[in-house]
Amino acid sequence: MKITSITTYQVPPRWCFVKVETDTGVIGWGEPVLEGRAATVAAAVEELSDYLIGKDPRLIEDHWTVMYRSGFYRGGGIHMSALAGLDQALWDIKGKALGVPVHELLGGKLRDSIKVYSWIGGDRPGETAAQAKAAVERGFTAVKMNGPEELQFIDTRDKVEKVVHNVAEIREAVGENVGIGVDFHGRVHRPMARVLLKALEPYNLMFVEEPVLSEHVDGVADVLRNSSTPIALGERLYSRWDFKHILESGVADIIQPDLSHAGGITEVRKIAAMAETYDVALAPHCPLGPIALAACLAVDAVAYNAVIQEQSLGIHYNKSNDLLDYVTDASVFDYADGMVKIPSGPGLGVEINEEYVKERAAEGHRWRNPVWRHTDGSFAEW
Ligand SMILES: O=C(O)[C@@H](O)[C@H](O)[C@H](O)CO
Ligand SMILES: [Mg+2]
Repeated sequence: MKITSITTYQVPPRWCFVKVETDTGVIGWGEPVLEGRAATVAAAVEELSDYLIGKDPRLIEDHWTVMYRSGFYRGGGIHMSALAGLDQALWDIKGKALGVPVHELLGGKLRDSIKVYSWIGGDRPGETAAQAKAAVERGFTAVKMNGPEELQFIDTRDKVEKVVHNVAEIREAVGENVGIGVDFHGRVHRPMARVLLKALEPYNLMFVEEPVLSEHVDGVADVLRNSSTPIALGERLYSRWDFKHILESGVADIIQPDLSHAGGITEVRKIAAMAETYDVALAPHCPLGPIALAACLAVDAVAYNAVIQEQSLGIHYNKSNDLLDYVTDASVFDYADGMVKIPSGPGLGVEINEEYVKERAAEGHRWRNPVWRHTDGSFAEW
């Protein structure tokens, strides 16, 4: 079996798919993307293709190792996202060629389904309590929202009160048993992270995400460890080596590697195993498309510590396209009672609607992160 061609498709809303073809007719799909850098990742996929074309797609561990190590310069979001998408496609090919789901190849599933959460409120909190209620009515048992808007190193109490008020309203609307995740989105610096974590403690959050940027967690390690609120982070970490320090530091209760940013199934499975040895849970990050979600579910299926799955149904940036638009059979993601079933089809289990992918790729996208500013005119983290 040989890889004959590798093609990328940049599709709305802000995604990139890769199709890997073989001489046997078996095709694999992956999702190599870093939001806002889709074209750059596609270029990295093209560079890596020079090595992969002509190779046997089934030798995934060897290809991963060569693609990771042979470049001399390694790691980082662009390289690891390109590698991630290709890795997903290779697993998809192997599963399809053998007629079994990827989780079967990873040792067999240890769960049938996993809890999912719904995004509420978009990036700027508004009527989030009503949205939380609506999500619960649709069957979700957990929701996630963005926390504070732009927040300076030292900021005023009204900003804190606004977040607390918002969370209090949501808790009131959904009751004690619905999980509420609050994503600080790297917008918060050390002094205000302390203040906010303390102020939010009474609301028994499911987790606070990226309380500060991962590179700064050392500065608040004592606060994070002493807060009763679980701490989730990792969407901007790209490899085992990036996660190593976080796990050793003991600040994370839940890690959130992204199957499309952190080297794919091969790497995230290993990251999950590292986390298990620290008694740290896994909640793969996935505001992305159907292939990325399927890759997440393949790892969730076999990772004992997987606790909840992000998914992009209803996510606000996806106005121009939806998770299910690109698959031929939308029932592949079987949602019920706030859970999604682990897909059982061969490979990643999703059938991609290639004609539709081509149609939308012809249109493409130029999705970029918004640029926010503080009232003094300086840049504010989005
Ligand atoms: O947890 C999430 O899904 C968000 O932090 C997104 O990853 C971020 O807005 C970049 O797309
Ligand atoms: Mg996040």
